[in-house]
Amino acid sequence: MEVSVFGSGYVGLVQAAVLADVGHQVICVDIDDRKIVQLRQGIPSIHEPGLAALLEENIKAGRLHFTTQASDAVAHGKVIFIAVGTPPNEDGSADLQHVLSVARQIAGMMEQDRTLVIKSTVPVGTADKVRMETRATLDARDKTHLNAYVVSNPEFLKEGSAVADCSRPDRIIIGSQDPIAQAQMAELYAPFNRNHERTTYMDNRSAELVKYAANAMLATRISFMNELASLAESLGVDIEAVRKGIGSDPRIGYHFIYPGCGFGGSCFPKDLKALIHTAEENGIEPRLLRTVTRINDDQRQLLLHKLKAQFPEGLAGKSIAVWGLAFKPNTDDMREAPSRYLMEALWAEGARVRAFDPEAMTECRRIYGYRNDLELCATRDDTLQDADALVICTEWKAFRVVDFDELRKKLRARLVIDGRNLFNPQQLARAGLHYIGIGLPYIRPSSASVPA
Ligand SMILES: NC(=O)C1=CN([C@@H]2O[C@H](COP(=O)(O)OP(=O)(O)OC[C@H]3O[C@@H](n4cnc5c(N)ncnc54)[C@H](O)[C@@H]3O)[C@@H](O)[C@H]2O)C=CC1
Ligand SMILES: O=C(O)[C@H]1O[C@H](OP(=O)(O)OP(=O)(O)OC[C@H]2O[C@@H](n3ccc(=O)[nH]c3=O)[C@H](O)[C@@H]2O)[C@H](O)[C@@H](O)[C@@H]1O
Repeated sequence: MEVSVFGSGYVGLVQAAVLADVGHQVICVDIDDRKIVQLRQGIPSIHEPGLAALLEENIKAGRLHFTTQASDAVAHGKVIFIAVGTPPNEDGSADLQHVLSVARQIAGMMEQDRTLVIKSTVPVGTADKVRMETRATLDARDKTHLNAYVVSNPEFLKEGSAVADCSRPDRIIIGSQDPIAQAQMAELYAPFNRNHERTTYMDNRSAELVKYAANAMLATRISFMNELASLAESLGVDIEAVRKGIGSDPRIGYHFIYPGCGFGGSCFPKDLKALIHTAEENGIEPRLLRTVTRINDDQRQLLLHKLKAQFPEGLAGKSIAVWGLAFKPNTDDMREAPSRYLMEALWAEGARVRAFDPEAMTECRRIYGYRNDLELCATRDDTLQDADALVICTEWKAFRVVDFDELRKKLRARLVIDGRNLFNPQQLARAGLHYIGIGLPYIRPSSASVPA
């Protein structure tokens, strides 16, 4: 099928590549010329495992094209995805200007019926707005005979496993009550439904709410565990044992119950804000959602508080090693990353940061530029040079195997603060390190391994 995708970010680019890979003819359009020039050469604009190979293969096979010309995309795609950003407005509501402007652009150019598929995360009622705006634009062009069908098809991929998630979706939500659009979507997604039917059809508004409900539920689980971690810590209980204990109940499951230094990324914080705004607008007091957000706001300050508690003299002049800058492993995305809250707070306290991340160094430089209190180190272990303490913000695999004796020798305060509970507290205590996790019992370092 001929498909076009507006927006070649995390969602649009991965969706375009995955659809091309199953045999569709895809044109991806973006307003960012630099991105398009790079993508035409098969160079991904983001770090996602498996994406480079998928781009190369499908560009070579002639199934995947990139352009800045919206008119080419509108002429090509019978089905046109809208996968542009929906960032928060000041009041927390989702900014729909990019979605609506793409919809108007399509209606302003189309010469045949088109199906507009909203992939972006948008509040309930957006499909109705898109339908009204496209109809008005078509009517103003005297194209009253043309139809712009509007489908709500939210995306559930996770960054860091976007290609895998998009290639093998656990569900496909189609919000549309139009039989023509439904049939097109069934044909488009048929290759993803070979083993069993993954598609659920519903109305647009329900599909729009499914997306926010899913993200809010996942965020709630994390805030619940973070609150419980604080309680466990004050009781001297190990939250990791509690996590395993509850996760084994299939009604609870192991996913999304990892306590940590707060959830980040471009979506959970933004989507919670938007859902809170929708609730308020409709006279519903979003008590739970507000609490989920408040717990997360506090959680993002926790690493700093734990660090300050260990240095009663203050953090001014201290050198802190930071492992992990991306908001989660396997991505270079630092939007709302816990590392940013930590580093900015450390700088405000007069501390210096020596940081390393396997993928997000360029992104970190882009955000913070060159500054005296930030050293981006070539390797994980270089960060430890002249450092007082180590703080871990992201659970990259490359951080899991560590020579604890080396850590003790290098870190002046022999202190490791772990925002992801990567290690066994007993092992670090035996190695003579002060190890402070999230909801883990503190075990005094064994005196045998601590130099006099
Ligand atoms: N990042 C993620 O993991 C997920 C994001 N989403 C949702 O998908 C949407 C897009 O998110 P991302 O891909 O992360 O955003 P992004 O910021 O990475 O990409 C958006 C792209 O749209 C382009 N764009 C803006 N206006 C345009 C226009 N008029 N024509 C063509 N291109 C245009 C931008 O240049 C940019 O490349 C958001 O609503 C987000 O909430 C949904 C699921 C997962
Ligand atoms: O709407 C979106 O954009 C996407 O948002 C999330 O995906 P993403 O933000 O890419 O990554 P997650 O794996 O969900 O992690 C989000 C944050 O939660 C944190 N997290 C996750 C899981 C957990 O148990 N504990 C925890 O603290 C992660 O460290 C990270 O900071 C959802 O998982 C996706 O289904 C959704 O499509």
